[in-house]
Order: sequence, then structure tokens, then C-alpha cells
Amino acid sequence: MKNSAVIAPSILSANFAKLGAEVDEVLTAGCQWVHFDVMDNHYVPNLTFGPMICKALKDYGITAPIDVHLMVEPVDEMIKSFAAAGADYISFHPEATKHLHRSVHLVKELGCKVGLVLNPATPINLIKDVLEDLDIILIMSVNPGFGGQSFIPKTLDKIRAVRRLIDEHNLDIRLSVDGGVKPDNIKQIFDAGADTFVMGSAIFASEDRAATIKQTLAQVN
Ligand SMILES: O=C(CO)[C@H](O)[C@H](O)COP(=O)(O)O
Ligand SMILES: [Fe+2]
Repeated sequence: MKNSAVIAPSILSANFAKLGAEVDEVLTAGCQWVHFDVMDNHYVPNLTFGPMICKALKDYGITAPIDVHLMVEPVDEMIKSFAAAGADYISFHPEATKHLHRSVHLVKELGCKVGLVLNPATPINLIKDVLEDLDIILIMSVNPGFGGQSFIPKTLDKIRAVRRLIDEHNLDIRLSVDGGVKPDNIKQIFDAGADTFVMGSAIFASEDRAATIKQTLAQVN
């Protein structure tokens, strides 16, 4: 069964020089989470920000859940650092750890909710053995590493398949979609079974962010 819809703005597309204010703005306009893209120039060919910025957002007073998307390899040290920095959800790519069960349980032992991320060409089979341990599954609808890419339509099949898997096992797992989500395709993604929507450029590059967020929320509620 689907959870209530959540919009998680990806700060990858925010203006880092005024990050706190940018995050306040999109939360006030109705977004519920903050999506935090961590890239290491190793697992993906790009470099972003680390746990210090996560802690800075918490210290600034952000109380919305922080949804950390680790695009790093290996994962365990960053899991520890982000748990200490106040992350609420920590998701990582299953192929970025040698010991998937151990890394999944590390997140849980540190008191965070845990997610696994499937790239467009990563088979769902890879997460089946730990399915019941998960709080969220993040389906990448672009190849990871950059904001502002176009949604890959074929990933709608994977969203439908993961929704079936969650429902068949009667599990309470959020199904999130990340990459190229926009007001003009979100309804399709929602209908395919997603309940959590990461949006970076569509929100932060919008000339009227509040209107874009309102228009987006109206389609998933
Ligand atoms: O994980 C990501 C990239 O690897 C980002 O979360 C994602 O691309 C969001 O940005 P946009 O909505 O602009 O596609
Ligand atoms: Fe992401």
C-alpha cells in the first residue's frame, strides 16, 4: 500500500551560498523532506558535499527529515558520519558495498531509516534478500551523478515492478523516484506506484518555486 505523497527537493540544484534560506523556502511552500545528494568522484564522476553540511542544516533549524542519498563507495564510514550528523534516512547503492546485509543493518543500528537505490540498469534481484529490512527503495530514473538530466521512460516498468514486490509482501516501504521528475511527468510516476518524489532542477530552477510546488503537490494528493 502506498504511503502519503512526499516531495523531497534535491539541494543539488540549490544556491549553496544561501542554502539555509533556499531550504526554508521550499519547505514553507509545502515540500516535506530534504534530499541530500552525496557524490564522491569515485562511485560517480562528480563531487558534492558531506556530513558537515548536513549538520549545518540541522543546526540552522531544519526539522524536516533529511533524506541522504549516498553515491559513494565504500559506504560504511559515510553511513556512520551521516548518522552522527543528524540524517533521518540513509540510502546507498547495493553494488557500492561488499557486505550488503552488514551495511543495511549498520544504518538501522545507528537509529536511521535505511534505503537501497536501484540505478536504471540495476536488477531488482540485488535487493531481494534484504527487502524486509528496508524503509525506502529509491529508483533512479537517470544515471546517478548529475542533476538536470531527462527522465528515462523505461524506468516506469521498474517502478511498477517494485510496487508489486512491496505490495505482494505486504511491506511498509516507501517507493521513491529520483531523476528528471517534473510537474509534467509526476502523475505518470505516481500512477506507476511511487509515493516519494525527488525533485531538484524542476523546483530550484523554477522562476516561481511556490507555484511549481503547488502544481506538483496537486497531482499526487
Ligand atoms: O541523485 C541525483 C543525481 O544523481 C539527484 O537527486 C537527481 O538528479 C535530482 O535532480 P533532478 O531533479 O534535477 O534530476
Ligand atoms: Fe539523489
